[in-house]
Parts: sequence; structure tokens; C-alpha cells
Amino acid sequence: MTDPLAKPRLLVARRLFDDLLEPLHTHYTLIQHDADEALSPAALREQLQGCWGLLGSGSEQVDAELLAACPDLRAVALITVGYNNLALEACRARGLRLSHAPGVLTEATAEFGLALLLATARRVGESERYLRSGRWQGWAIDQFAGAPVMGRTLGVLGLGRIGQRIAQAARDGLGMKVLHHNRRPVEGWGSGADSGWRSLPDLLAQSDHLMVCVPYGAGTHHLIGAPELAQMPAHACLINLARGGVVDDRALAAALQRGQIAAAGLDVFEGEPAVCPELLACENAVLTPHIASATLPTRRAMVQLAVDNLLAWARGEPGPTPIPI
Ligand SMILES: NC(=O)C1=CN([C@@H]2O[C@H](COP(=O)(O)OP(=O)(O)OC[C@H]3O[C@@H](n4cnc5c(N)ncnc54)[C@H](OP(=O)(O)O)[C@@H]3O)[C@@H](O)[C@H]2O)C=CC1
Ligand SMILES: O=C(O)C(=O)[C@@H](O)[C@H](O)[C@H](O)CO
Repeated sequence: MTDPLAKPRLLVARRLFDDLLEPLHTHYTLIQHDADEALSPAALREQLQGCWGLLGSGSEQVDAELLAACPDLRAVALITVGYNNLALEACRARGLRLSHAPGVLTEATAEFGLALLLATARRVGESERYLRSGRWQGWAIDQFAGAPVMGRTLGVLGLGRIGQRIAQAARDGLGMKVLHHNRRPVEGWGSGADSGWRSLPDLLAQSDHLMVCVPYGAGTHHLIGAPELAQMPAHACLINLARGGVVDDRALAAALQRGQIAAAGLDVFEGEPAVCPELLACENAVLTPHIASATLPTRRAMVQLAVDNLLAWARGEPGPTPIPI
């Protein structure tokens, strides 16, 4: 028999910040996977037995199979804004409470997108590797000549919270013209009567640099593949800070190798933490390990928001940031 007074069990899927988790102990019995490695699907299934809730880091796949194996699961609070790891239909059918972490990581992620753009266009990684390897024998007129950024046109694919923050900083700080493509145009990002919205082919053709900020899902899988890369100018840089799978990494590596576009800056990869070997071989790619939101204040705010949702649920309230399903 289950004890009606027992606190609901909550699986914390990663090492997070213990001080921020402290208030949860009042309402939940915490099962902590206190490690930096993601739980394997089998381990997740096992650890979730008897659990009412999951405090997830974004790496845990919550799909119909997992839900069938974990009949007690009723709630998932994510520390991430992206929730492509959740099978929403199956979650809806189970009536799960779901939350994510929009907004608190917008600035950190946006500034990292700009850092990647500048580092990629101005060949920071490649030239630093050159210097550190002892190959620098002296200055040359066209040595590591990069692509200009200031005053050029930035195409934002996915002008949402993060895309808009990038667009604002690119426009006001770097003097860039900003174009965008969303399924629905966002007003106010162009000049005069021009809203700045472009069809995807026009965005690709008219942007000096492209910033990919769309969520991953069936509608955005390989949104940027070989045909799209072929429509970009040869001097363009492509930045993907959204999710692996939005860009076809193999097609991108091929485009980089034959100079079809100038360079790419990637924070996210298909099948990460594995990275397509062809991309690793591209000198003209700046590759970072999914760190766009990684400032300590931001990571703490992400965890705090997940905790706030869990505390609200314990009080029978809806919580500040439900996933809109
Ligand atoms: N690298 C990292 O560490 C991080 C990555 N991310 C990623 O960034 C993503 C965006 O976050 P955020 O800006 O907060 O999300 P938002 O929901 O605010 O923005 C997403 C935008 O994408 C647009 N969009 C969605 N589908 C399509 C489509 N098929 N074609 C064109 N545009 C589309 C939406 O507009 P509309 O619906 O009108 O089309 C919306 O404007 C997250 O989902 C996450 O995957 C976030 C944080 C950190
Ligand atoms: O919020 C998101 O969607 C993110 O991608 C990042 O902030 C996380 O750092 C990452 O998902 C950790 O797994």
C-alpha cells in the first residue's frame, strides 16, 4: 500500500545547484542523479519508477515508450527553453504538467550567437590554432582575411525571443541590416514599409550572414540542407545556436569543404555530444560544446525557474512557464 502522506518522488536528472533545490525537499522526495553524464534511456526508465515528477536537463527523451514504462510520471519541469526532447502528443495524452525556461537565457544565448558570428567571420579559432601551433612566421597582407560583419545584412531564421535579441544588438550595436524568416512575419524589423520578412529562399540569397534560432521539430528538421546552402552567397557565414538537426551537418561540412559558403559557427550538433567527423576536419568551422546559455547567473536562473514551476505545482498552481501545448 502506498502511504497517502508520503511526498511525491521527483527525479533530478543531473547535477544542478543544491542550494537552489533546497526548497523542493519540503514538498518532494528527491531522487538525485548527481552526475554530469546524461542518464541512458534504460537508466532513466529505471530511475523514474515510482516517480511523480522529473526535473530534466533537456537530454532526457520523454516519449510514448518511456511514459508507458513509467505509469506514475505526471510532471516534467525542464531547465531548458527548448523542449524537442518531449514527445508532446504522448505527454498530452498522459495529461502531464510540463514547464520550460523561456526568457531567462535569452540574453546569454543571444550574446553567444553574436560571439560565434564574430569569431567565425573573423576566423578567430583558426588563427588562434595557427599561432599556438608555432606556425606564425610574420604578418602578411591577406593573412586570415575574414568576412566583414559590421554594416552587413544579418538574416535571422527564427525571430523569436533569442532571435530578436540578436537582431536588436546586431542592428543597434553592429549597424547591421536585419532580415528574418518566421512562419509569420514579425513587424518592426525592417525599414519603412519593409517589415524585414523574407521567404526562406530570399533570406538565404540576401543575407551576408545567417543566424539559425528556430526550435527543432518535424517542421524544422534539416531546414538548412544542401539546397538551402547552395542559395547562400559564397562570402556568407552560417551560425547555428538552435538545435542539432535543424542544419544538415554533413551537407554543411561538404559546403564548407568546397568553399560554397565561407564559414560556419556551431554550438549544437546532430547526435551531440558526437560531432560529425567531416565538420571536425573543417578549419573554417568554429565548434563549441552547446554552451550558448553558459554563464553561471543564467544557468542558475534556468534551474530556479524549473524549481519555481515545481513549487507552484506543489501548491496546486499552474506555474510561471508552462509549455504551450
Ligand atoms: N545553444 C543553446 O544553448 C541554446 C539553444 N536554444 C534554442 O533556441 C531555440 C529558440 O529559443 P527562443 O528564441 O526562446 O524560442 P521562441 O519560441 O521565442 O522563438 C522561436 C522562433 O522560431 C520561429 N519558428 C518556429 N518554427 C519555424 C519554422 N518552421 N520556420 C521559421 N521560423 C520558425 C517562431 O516563429 P513562428 O512560430 O511565427 O514561425 C519563433 O519566432 C530553442 O527552441 C532552443 O532549441 C535556446 C537556448 C540556448
Ligand atoms: O535551453 C535550451 O534549450 C538549451 O539548449 C540550453 O540552454 C541548455 O544549456 C542545453 O539544452 C543543456 O542541455
